[in-house]
Amino acid sequence: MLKIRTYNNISPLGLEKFPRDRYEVASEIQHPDAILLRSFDLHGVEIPATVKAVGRAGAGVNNIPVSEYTQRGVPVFNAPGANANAVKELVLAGMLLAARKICDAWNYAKHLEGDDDSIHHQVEKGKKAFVGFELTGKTLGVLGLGAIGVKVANAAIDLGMNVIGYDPLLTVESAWMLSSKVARASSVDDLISRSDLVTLHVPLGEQTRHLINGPRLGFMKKGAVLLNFSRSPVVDEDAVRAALDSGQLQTYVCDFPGQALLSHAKAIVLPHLGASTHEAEENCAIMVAERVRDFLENGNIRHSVNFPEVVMPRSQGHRLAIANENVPNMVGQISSALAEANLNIIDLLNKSRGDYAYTLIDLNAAVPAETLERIGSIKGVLSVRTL
Ligand SMILES: NC(=O)C1=CN([C@@H]2O[C@H](COP(=O)(O)OP(=O)(O)OC[C@H]3O[C@@H](n4cnc5c(N)ncnc54)[C@H](O)[C@@H]3O)[C@@H](O)[C@H]2O)C=CC1
Ligand SMILES: O=C(O)C(=O)COP(=O)(O)O
Repeated sequence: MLKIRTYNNISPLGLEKFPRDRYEVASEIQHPDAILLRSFDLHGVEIPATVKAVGRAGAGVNNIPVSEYTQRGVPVFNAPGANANAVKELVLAGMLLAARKICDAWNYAKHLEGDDDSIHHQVEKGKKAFVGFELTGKTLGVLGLGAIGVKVANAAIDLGMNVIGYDPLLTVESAWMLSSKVARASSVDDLISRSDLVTLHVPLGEQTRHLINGPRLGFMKKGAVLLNFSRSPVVDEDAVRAALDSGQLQTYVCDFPGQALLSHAKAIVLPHLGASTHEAEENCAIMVAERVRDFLENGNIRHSVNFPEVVMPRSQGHRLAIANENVPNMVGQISSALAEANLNIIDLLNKSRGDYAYTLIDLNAAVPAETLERIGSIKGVLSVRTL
């Protein structure tokens, strides 16, 4: 039996991908083969040596100590793009909430008192406090043109907005999906200084922490709107608060509640709802469960954030899966160990990604325990499994 430990609520449609005659899936398993989670913070959590894979049913992996797991030869999988439409729709809602002052107006209407005639009178007088602006014709700056950023940019074009984007690491795949009407900004500063609304769609990492800071908020147009559906530390929240107080920013819309801005009158703070649609929860759970299962059963790696894409069709042979450091002579040493055990290689695939590599080898016979041990003890081998 293979064991999957879940953290967070994972859609049953994803969990169904693990047949119960071969898998045990639960939140209380002691020595799991794999972990499935959403936003649960795994930093500081000791995971047992039995864990061979971690699956994030979502996009961001900043809640997972990825480099620690990489050094143990444990791939971390995510579900690229599977919740992008859900986030896009909430970003569009966020732009409209800010542009039309909907939260304040709704709150005002909810607290009206008196009979209908009186309410009508109050509304016609009071509504001037909620005059907003239209999105059509305004400039939206999209920082980060990945799965979500591309969808937001294209949808904004459809709303008649001018859209500019910046992504120094834009992939060919994203470039193909992006509307040709989206203009290219030359830098973060260029983008934010030209935009009426700025929306952030970058992952949280050392390069993007406080990407939007005090000086940059100063470059923004006065009265601009900032939307953060990325992660809270991508902005310096104290600087955002100061920019709201001074009127430099009209509104800050974000998906991550925190003390600094939770109750600020000009902040619209949502409880991390970007991916909370039935569709996105199902898409993410199904995608990541399929990837984790394929890895556990066949050693194939797709959609990992720390190891290369390695997919080799199953032959009749006995499969060996090895994660190793990307240093010279790894495959040489592994094949020598196999040759000494008189094993014949039917098929082999080795790929690297940065400092790490992964190798699948199909052999004509089962690998003896001592050969496995020998391969496992080669300097630079991080993990080895027979499948
Ligand atoms: N609010 C929510 O519920 C959700 C939030 N997210 C957040 O959104 C982030 C992005 O998600 P996806 O678009 O699916 O990821 P993605 O990986 O498809 O796109 C991220 C893009 O950011 C770009 N990028 C990286 N560093 C950059 C920089 N310094 N400047 C500009 N661009 C940069 C990358 O090149 C990539 O194109 C996630 O990492 C997560 O933090 C994702 C899903 C749901
Ligand atoms: O996919 C992401 O990065 C998200 O932020 C969604 O988080 P969640 O799965 O809703 O806890």
